[in-house]
Amino acid sequence: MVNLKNVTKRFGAKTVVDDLSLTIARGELFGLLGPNGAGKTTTINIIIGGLLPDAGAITLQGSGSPQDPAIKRLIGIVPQSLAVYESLTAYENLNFFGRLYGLQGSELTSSIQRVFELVNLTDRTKDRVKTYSGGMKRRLNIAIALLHRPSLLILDEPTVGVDPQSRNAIFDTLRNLKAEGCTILLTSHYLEEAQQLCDTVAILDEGKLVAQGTVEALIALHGGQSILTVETSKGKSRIETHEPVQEIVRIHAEEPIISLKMESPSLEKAFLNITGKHLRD
Ligand SMILES: Nc1ncnc2c1ncn2[C@@H]1O[C@H](COP(=O)(O)OP(=O)(O)OP(=O)(O)O)[C@@H](O)[C@H]1O
Repeated sequence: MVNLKNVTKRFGAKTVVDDLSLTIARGELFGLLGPNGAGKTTTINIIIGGLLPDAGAITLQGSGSPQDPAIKRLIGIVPQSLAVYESLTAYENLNFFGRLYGLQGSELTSSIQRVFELVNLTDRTKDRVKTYSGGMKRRLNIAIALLHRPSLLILDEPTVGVDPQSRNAIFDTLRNLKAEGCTILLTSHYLEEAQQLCDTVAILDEGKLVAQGTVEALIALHGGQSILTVETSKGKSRIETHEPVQEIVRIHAEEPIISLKMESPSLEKAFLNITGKHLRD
């Protein structure tokens, strides 16, 4: 669906995307991950044709160019900053943006109904957007991007500043869209969220691709061992193991366990092991 080959982008003397190659398969939920300033938004802007790379090539849908209007129509974009009219109701917002997409009549009405259901806002359609929480505004922004039924949805940091309830609603929306066959690309610096949601991830650091693969494979390769903190009558001990269940059974057979904490291998640990850095807000 999306193919980047040796893409480089510089701003002045600074190389912001550095020889980046990646492939996003049709129907995949793909996470482009990395700390602030890693080059995620710049990469998205290149994919949607808003920026031209200094080197390399991007193709969409086989051999399509991001500059081609027919290709652009396949893409829905949810930018990092909200683009909704606060003084209008949610319905009026969708009605306005739907017309911009060229929808009208029953097609527009059914699209509006469909996207309200997808983002789970059907009970608040008549409320002015200024009465919405930040998370609800973000969901409305997603609804707008879905009006024209894109086959590729791109979301830039969709859960930043979002309350947990809206975050879960956004996750449900993305899972439902994926089940319908939509390809989804999202950026995030929340590795825990990406671990829950994504099939495949690419990790960027200072514009360079430092790892790419399925979440399971990256965790298995780089996520480290499980860490057990076990308390028995003999005291507390910290154990690193690839076989936590067997280890717990073994300890318990020797000495009853009073308390137990287990830290599983994670994408966060994989990032730390690959880059030597913690990824924090
Ligand atoms: N138009 C521009 N001109 C100059 N520098 C830019 C421009 N756009 C981005 N940058 C710089 O490029 C680097 C990468 O920015 P980018 O927004 O792509 O990163 P990001 O990974 O999306 O970060 P964030 O999570 O903060 O949005 C940053 O150092 C940023 O300051």
